[in-house]
Amino acid sequence: MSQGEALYVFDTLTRSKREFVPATPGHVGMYLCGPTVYSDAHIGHAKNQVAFDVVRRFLMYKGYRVRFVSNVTDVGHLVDDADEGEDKIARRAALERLEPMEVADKYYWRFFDDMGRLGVLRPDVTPRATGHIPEQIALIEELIRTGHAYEVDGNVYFSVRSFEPYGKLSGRNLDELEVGTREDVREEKRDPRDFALWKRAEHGHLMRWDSPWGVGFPGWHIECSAMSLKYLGDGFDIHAGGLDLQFPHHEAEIAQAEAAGHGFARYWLHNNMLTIGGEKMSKSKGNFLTLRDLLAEHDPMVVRFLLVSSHYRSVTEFNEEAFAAASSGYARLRDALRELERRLESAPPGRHPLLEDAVAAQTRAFEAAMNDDFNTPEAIAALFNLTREVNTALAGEVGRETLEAAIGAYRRLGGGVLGLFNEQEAGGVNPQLLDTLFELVLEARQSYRLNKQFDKSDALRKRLSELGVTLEDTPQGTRWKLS
Ligand SMILES: Nc1ncnc2c1ncn2[C@@H]1O[C@H](COP(=O)(O)OP(=O)(O)OP(=O)(O)O)[C@@H](O)[C@H]1O
Ligand SMILES: [Zn+2]
Repeated sequence: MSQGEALYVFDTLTRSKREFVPATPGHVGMYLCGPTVYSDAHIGHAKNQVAFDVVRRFLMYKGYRVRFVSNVTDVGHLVDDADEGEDKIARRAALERLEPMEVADKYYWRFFDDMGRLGVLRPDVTPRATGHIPEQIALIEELIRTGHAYEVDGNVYFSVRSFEPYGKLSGRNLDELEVGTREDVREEKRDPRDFALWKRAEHGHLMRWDSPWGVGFPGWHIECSAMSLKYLGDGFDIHAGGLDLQFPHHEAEIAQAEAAGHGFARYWLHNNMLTIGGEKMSKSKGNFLTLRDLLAEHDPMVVRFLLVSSHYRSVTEFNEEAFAAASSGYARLRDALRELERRLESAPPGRHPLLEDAVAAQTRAFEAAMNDDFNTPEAIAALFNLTREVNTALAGEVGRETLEAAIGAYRRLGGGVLGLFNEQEAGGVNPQLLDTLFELVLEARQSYRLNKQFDKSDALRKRLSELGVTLEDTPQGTRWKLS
């Protein structure tokens, strides 16, 4: 099957837009660094998840068979992101008086539930670090055997000096790299820039496994090299993650895999950050809003629309205005789609050439935007252009075939690719059910009016208006609208 027009992606490794050509025609292997599951996801995590969900969905739209692997870190991610400090999960376990694995499981499910409400597809494989200790040990052994790692007193370090390309992803030169580790560790490492592959478990450390170097636990970076290679094979196509992970995490992933003789990712995709007041939203900084809290009050599809309205490589500033703009922008598209679907119920057969031309032209514009490094703002602009044409056409009569073509475009592009219009999966109410329920309400109002019970019909209208629903009497009958 052909994948249509060429797709260009911005590859961080070469700092250029490159034509995307998968290693195996028709198939794509993609790995995304997933969450460390020690607390609820915030909207920054959602930007990351939605960005690569859209990438995955567009690849599927183009006809690729995609294997999407995204890990869950449940051990080894230490508080200061380097080789020091407590394990994030263990610290939380002590705080919540839970077993570390209870913490991991709790936030694991909550993470995927939250993302599911945003319409993010589940990974095909979700490997957990604690479930892949033997694979990580095997990779560390390969690195020791090939002279790229060394053990000191139960700790194993990667020797960055032994891997000449170290720094190629982040464009850092080894000599410029900051040397800022604690005294005792510095003495143990041959080079202060070396990073831990395996750490000795000190007394009281809850998460511990036997290894050739004694009882300990893996460093944070090694899981992603071991698990991506296991499920996607050497030289897999796409590695994705947040820009904040480029260094040291992704640099380390490349070093661990390539130094052991494995081909690693062929394209590197990084999303930029979601900010609040100009600063990266982050658990560590405490300036975050959990997705759970946000979704308790807002339509998940509006949140998703807000996230896809900016390019994945752009910063997304989260504030009231952005939210209000997303809310009205999304409503414009959704209302047009609803109206098309409503009209389809009673439309006569027939075509509307002008609208069909617009559907074709805006589909091409949408695809061209997405083929240019997943330019979602441009793709959404194409949907707005389509919506303008739809609204103009709907002022007159539009035949069934054309309505179906237009609905198909919204569903395939906005729905299938951008993941919008998915009220049901997103945890909202099925719009068809809502329509039927409203028919019942409107029938009740109609019968009040026929029986001259105007106080009751007025009270009903008032109650609806308090719920944000306005009624409109049109020549086709009474319609409802969410304000
Ligand atoms: N503000 C943000 N905007 C976009 N992506 C983000 C943001 N914060 C985290 N991410 C991405 O989410 C993914 C999972 O992050 P991870 O669980 O490692 O975060 P964390 O270190 O626990 O939290 P934080 O960075 O908030 O302190 C990573 O790919 C990361 O780049
Ligand atoms: Zn990773």
